[in-house]
Amino acid sequence: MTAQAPKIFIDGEAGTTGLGIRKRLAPLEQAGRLRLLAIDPAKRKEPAARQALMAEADITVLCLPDDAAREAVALADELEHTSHATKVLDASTAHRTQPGWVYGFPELAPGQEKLIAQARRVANPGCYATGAIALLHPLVSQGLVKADAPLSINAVSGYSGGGRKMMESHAREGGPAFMLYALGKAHKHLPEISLRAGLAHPPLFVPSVGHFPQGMVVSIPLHQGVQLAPGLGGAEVRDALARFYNQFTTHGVHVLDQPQPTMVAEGLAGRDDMELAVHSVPEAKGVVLTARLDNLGKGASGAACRNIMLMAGLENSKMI
Ligand SMILES: NC(=O)C1=CN([C@@H]2O[C@H](COP(=O)(O)OP(=O)(O)OC[C@H]3O[C@@H](n4cnc5c(N)ncnc54)[C@H](OP(=O)(O)O)[C@@H]3O)[C@@H](O)[C@H]2O)C=CC1
Ligand SMILES: CC(=O)N[C@@H](CCC(=O)OP(=O)(O)O)C(=O)O
Repeated sequence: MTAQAPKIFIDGEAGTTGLGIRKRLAPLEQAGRLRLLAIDPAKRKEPAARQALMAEADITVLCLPDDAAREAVALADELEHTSHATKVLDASTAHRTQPGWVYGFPELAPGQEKLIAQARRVANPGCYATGAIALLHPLVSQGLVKADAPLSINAVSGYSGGGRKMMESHAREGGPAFMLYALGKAHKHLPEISLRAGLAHPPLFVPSVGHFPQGMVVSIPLHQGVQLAPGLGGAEVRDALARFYNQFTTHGVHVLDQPQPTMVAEGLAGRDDMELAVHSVPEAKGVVLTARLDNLGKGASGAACRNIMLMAGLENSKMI
């Protein structure tokens, strides 16, 4: 890393996630704390032009579809061990379970921030995975949920989750009010959720998209004696989550004391933090866990900016 303001190149800067990162970093650029390198729009898909900017950058941020992200990493890898080497933060799904990559979820464990700060290759978490892992990982690692328990995860996302194309189609044609998708398919988030939450088997995952731009709720039902040990109720589960996240001094995960029985999916739109809640259902001898976030905030660009700050060695500047 150079002594001057770190230089950041966002490959895919014109897309939904790239624009969100640029917007968040703009005040820091104005303050002279970092420099954003921009590509000639006419060359934004040309490998040579992209690699030339990577060679100038301290950190390259990939906001691309998976295949383009793999191609970009190959371009960055060619620069490794030269004076033009660049750190890489990838917002796509391509490297989230890949050995050699650090998982860019600072609240995964004490020490994760340091790993992110020191890494040359960091994978930014997926939006649904962020909610699911934030709920499950602390409970599995503390033994409240068994790693081999059968799990179902329901989730709804705003349509910006589908990137520029889905946003344009909702803006143009209206789009459905609510739609389940990827039914009967192995969704791309499953390997990431299983690995990072410490699950022995992939969960059943039921994603959906609603006719609202930004926001997300991930919900997971747990039954006593099935996923939860017999006798464990909402209070114990909530305390276990709170205990886990209290380990972190600066973090973007809040465990609610008294959650409301209703939850609007867009409630945290525009924010870069996440709310976790545990809803007791004694009549059914179970609990429902919920994670609420902005799919473009803590689920993408907000999380990416936190990782950029760590990777650039800049102090966390109230982005989360
Ligand atoms: N939207 C979300 O909620 C989240 C997205 N992500 C991830 O972030 C990544 C980007 O997603 P998102 O921003 O939503 O997608 P968008 O479709 O909005 O943006 C992708 C951008 O990449 C550009 N692009 C495509 N191929 C290339 C290439 N070969 N070289 C350079 N640029 C290219 C696209 O240009 P063009 O449109 O002209 O093809 C577009 O500007 C994805 O991998 C996604 O999984 C992560 C978390 C949440
Ligand atoms: C509504 C919608 O289509 N959502 C996308 C997920 C958003 C995304 O790009 O996935 P990551 O968060 O893993 O990057 C999907 O299910 O494929």
